[in-house]
Amino acid sequence: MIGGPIYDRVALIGLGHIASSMFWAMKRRGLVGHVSGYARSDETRETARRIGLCDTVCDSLEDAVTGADLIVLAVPVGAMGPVAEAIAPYLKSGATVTDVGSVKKDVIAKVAPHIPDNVHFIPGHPMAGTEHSGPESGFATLFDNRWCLLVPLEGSDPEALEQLRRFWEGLGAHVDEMDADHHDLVLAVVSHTPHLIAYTMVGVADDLRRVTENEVIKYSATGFRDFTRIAASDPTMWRDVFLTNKEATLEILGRFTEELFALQRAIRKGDGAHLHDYFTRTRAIRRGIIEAGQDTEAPDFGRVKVER
Ligand SMILES: NC(=O)c1ccc[n+]([C@@H]2O[C@H](COP(=O)([O-])OP(=O)(O)OC[C@H]3O[C@@H](n4cnc5c(N)ncnc54)[C@H](O)[C@@H]3O)[C@@H](O)[C@H]2O)c1
Ligand SMILES: O=C(O)C(=O)C[C@]1(C(=O)O)C=C[C@@H](O)C=C1
Repeated sequence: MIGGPIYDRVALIGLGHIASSMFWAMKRRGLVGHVSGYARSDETRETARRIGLCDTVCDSLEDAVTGADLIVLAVPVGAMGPVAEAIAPYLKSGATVTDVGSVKKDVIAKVAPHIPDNVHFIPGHPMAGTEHSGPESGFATLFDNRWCLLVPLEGSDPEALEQLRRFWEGLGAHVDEMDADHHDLVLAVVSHTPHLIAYTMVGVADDLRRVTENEVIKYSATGFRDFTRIAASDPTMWRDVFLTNKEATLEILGRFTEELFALQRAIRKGDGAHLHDYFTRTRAIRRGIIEAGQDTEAPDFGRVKVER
């Protein structure tokens, strides 16, 4: 790494999908010096040692965070507060604590009170992941060309913020800043409510399995397959997301239900114009995303422009 590592010592707390992806991405670019890791269960720590995840796998939070310049909380949102409380006595003066939680307001409320005055706390959220979880599910390219949102608090140290920004850019991400309220509302629209809808749709299909026999499995290599992928996501992570981003998710779910009822009424009344107008509007949104170059993985990427 030209100019030396961005942080000398990094501690990863929780060795699951995001932490393991961060580790491999850090190592790919020689971004940091030493990486220590802590996981709650013996099984996860054993797996981490077996696959070479982290330079040192520690059996205690104290060992993992002592001397670390950057501490990354990569546990489910509901566990962030207790973990912050447990590591607080061992944090080095001048260190930065960050997190990768999918919800920001609740994490800030639960973590910030435990962070000593001589330690920086800069919340974050990489907008990348898959339906997989655990230490063996991570991969180095997860953050490439994806967004990472940083949520600095009032009075956050500009140098610590800049260092964290360079770290995420080194992991392959584009970095934006946002305040916590806005973050949680945006995420309720683009991630949390869609997950709930996918969980519901797969649940409905499962309830009807006696009617459909095994056709759900047999014919799901279509749009429904994407719902089943999302609905396979980690139950603990998503339980915590909905319990902690309650307000924004309920707001978006309310709007979603109103739209759904309007479409339901249009179907019942045979109002084809309503359906056609609605679907035309949503198709334009999808095309806008592709034209703006925001979804380079889309199978039809680049084709929309040619068609016109
Ligand atoms: N998976 C995604 O798509 C994704 C994307 C962006 C952000 N996130 C966020 O990242 C965080 C981690 O998610 P993940 O996908 O890596 O989950 P994961 O299930 O793969 O890993 C979480 C790890 O935290 C550990 N853990 C759970 N409770 C703990 C506790 N009380 N103390 C210590 N360790 C504990 C688990 O054992 C596991 O090793 C979550 O806050 C999630 O909201 C996830
Ligand atoms: O692609 C997926 O499987 C994801 O669910 C990733 C996803 C998302 O909704 O986009 C999930 C939760 C996060 O906090 C960020 C990213």
